Amino acid sequence: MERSGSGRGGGRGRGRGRGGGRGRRSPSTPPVVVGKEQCGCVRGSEEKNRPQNSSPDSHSDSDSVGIGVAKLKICDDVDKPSPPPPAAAAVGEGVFDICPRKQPGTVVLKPSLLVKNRERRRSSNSSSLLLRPGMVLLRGYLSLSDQKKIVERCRELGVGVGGFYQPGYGEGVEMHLKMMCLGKNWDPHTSQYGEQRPFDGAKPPLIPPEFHTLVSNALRDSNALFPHDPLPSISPDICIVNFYSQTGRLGLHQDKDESKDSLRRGLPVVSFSIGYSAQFLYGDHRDPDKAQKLQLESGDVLIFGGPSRNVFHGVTAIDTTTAPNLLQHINLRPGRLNLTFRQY
Ligand SMILES: O=C(O)CCC(=O)C(=O)O
Ligand SMILES: [Fe+2]
Repeated sequence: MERSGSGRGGGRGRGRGRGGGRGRRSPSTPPVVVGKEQCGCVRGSEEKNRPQNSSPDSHSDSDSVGIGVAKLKICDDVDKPSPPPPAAAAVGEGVFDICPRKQPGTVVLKPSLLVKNRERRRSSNSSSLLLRPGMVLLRGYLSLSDQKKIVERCRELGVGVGGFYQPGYGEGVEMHLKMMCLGKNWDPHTSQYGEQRPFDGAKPPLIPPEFHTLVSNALRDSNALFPHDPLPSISPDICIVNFYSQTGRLGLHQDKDESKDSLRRGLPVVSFSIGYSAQFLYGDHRDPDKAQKLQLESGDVLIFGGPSRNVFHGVTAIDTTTAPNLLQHINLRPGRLNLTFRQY
């Protein structure tokens, strides 16, 4: 059990793991850039988008649907009607729909030229960076169509058995995000993996085959870009899907609840970002003041393995000014979807 340690469990919810400080870029470890944008990954040290008045542990997300608080939302997909989510409701849990029904009379504004250009830039796979040995950012790697498919799949799985719920560490301390596990279940109370969720006995859905393909392609392409720092490939049996609302965040932590063998071999974690951008911190210490800062945007794939497998990382804030146009088409609620793939 790692609740007071530096693993995912200990760092994610408790005050001392909170990633809220100022990120600093160490001048001695400049990232290697491949592509057009030479300095696109680190956005300076100011934290203009972090809600300054937010107290880390004082509230949970306003649109939370707590366990046992059944609040049914049915997705209204733009192209085709989605089936209602009866399965999770049937076992008496709350349902968190990442694509809730649009309110009648909702006007969808046409994206401005600025937004269109930003998305075109992102989807043109413009730059990739070796942030540090073993840590690669594939900027804009996921196409808009892939992002849309991922959201739709997560929506579908998220409203069913084993879908999204409000995780907590016990004693009323909630994480500032909604979570769903695919493959194995990660239990924030014990920081351990298992086959079922202890609180409702649900078995997590399987990782969809198309997600496996995206992960192996990303690792292959990353190794092709940075052949001097190759990372081992993985057969992911865990995918933790987080949904951050606009006030969501995640304290600095290490992902170290996977098997000793997986950690020893430095098997990489592969992370997909979709939706609003996130202020992401990473570094060798749990201290946010010593961490480096990165803006993770919709379509980005971040990989950390090998010598960076134990890197501390976390999300200090969601940048609410960065809603991609994509969200309007698939009706993703305001916020950010993150998927991290691991091999136990
Ligand atoms: O949201 C992110 O980018 C990071 C998520 C993460 O670190 C985790 O789920 O362990
Ligand atoms: Fe993590």
